Amino acid sequence: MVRFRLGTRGSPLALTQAHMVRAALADAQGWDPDMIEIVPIKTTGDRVQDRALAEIGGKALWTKELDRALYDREIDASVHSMKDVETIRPDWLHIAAMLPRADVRDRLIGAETIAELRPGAVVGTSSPRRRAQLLSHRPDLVITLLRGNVDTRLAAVAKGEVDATLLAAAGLDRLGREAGQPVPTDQMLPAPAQGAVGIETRADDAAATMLIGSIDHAETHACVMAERSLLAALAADCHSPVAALASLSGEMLTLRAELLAEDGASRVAGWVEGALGEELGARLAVDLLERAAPEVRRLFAGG
Ligand SMILES: NCc1[nH]cc(CCC(=O)O)c1CC(=O)O
Repeated sequence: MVRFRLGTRGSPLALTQAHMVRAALADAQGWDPDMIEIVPIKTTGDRVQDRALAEIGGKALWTKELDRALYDREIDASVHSMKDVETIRPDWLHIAAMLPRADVRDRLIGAETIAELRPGAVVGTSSPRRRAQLLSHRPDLVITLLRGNVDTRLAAVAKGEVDATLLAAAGLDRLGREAGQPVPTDQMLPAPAQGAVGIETRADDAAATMLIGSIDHAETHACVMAERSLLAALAADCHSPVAALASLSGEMLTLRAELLAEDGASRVAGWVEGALGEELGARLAVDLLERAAPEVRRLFAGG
């Protein structure tokens, strides 16, 4: 008998993450995993592969169809890569839990290090953050659009369509792909929420919210919410070259972030520290925007 329906995108990574949520929930509740049904739902983001996400409508393309299914009670919760979830979510939705975070770093496929890429190497990515960070280290690199799921992008390097690409270690690890070399976070600070899987419920569904709450990893949740609060304060969207990473030590949160110009020529970085529950994102946003060059500032806060 099905007791709970988990909605997910249908990509291999999304399905793997949904299975992780199912296993965690079954374990926490002492249920047979068969009591939890995984419901794959195709999103616009999965259908459109030939254009940059930023160009066709942004992160909502990953969630719109799942949100509708949740609203219409076809599913009881939806599983997301938190990195792909818009900063401003409708009030009727609630982020009920996050799984323990995976490796937050990006991995470079096609060379050992960024410094070792050949002069003028072609790097495929559709992420404005990765593009700007790569160009800030190596202005000679040629960045081309590369979308598609993890295996499509690995294949593009293997076939020589591009010299290199960057992929989140989290996705590679969850899919069991050992490709690539991790790039240290002091060289490439990850995207806000990278490596975190979140589960949303309807805010008015107390039963589902409590069930899902039983698998929440509080440290991941606090760090990702701090990173998302920075995005909110910056009014950043998926066009914005922004990186952020929070860490928790006892009750103290540290939030690091960097903003870049689209061509990576200008960059501003900073960090703040404070107690859990403090408005760290807002504080760091003010500091970064104050120090940012005009070409960076105009990309944020409606600038
Ligand atoms: N934007 C696509 C996306 N969304 C989440 C992940 C990987 C898993 C994660 O970061 O949680 C990826 C692929 C990538 O960036 O390599």
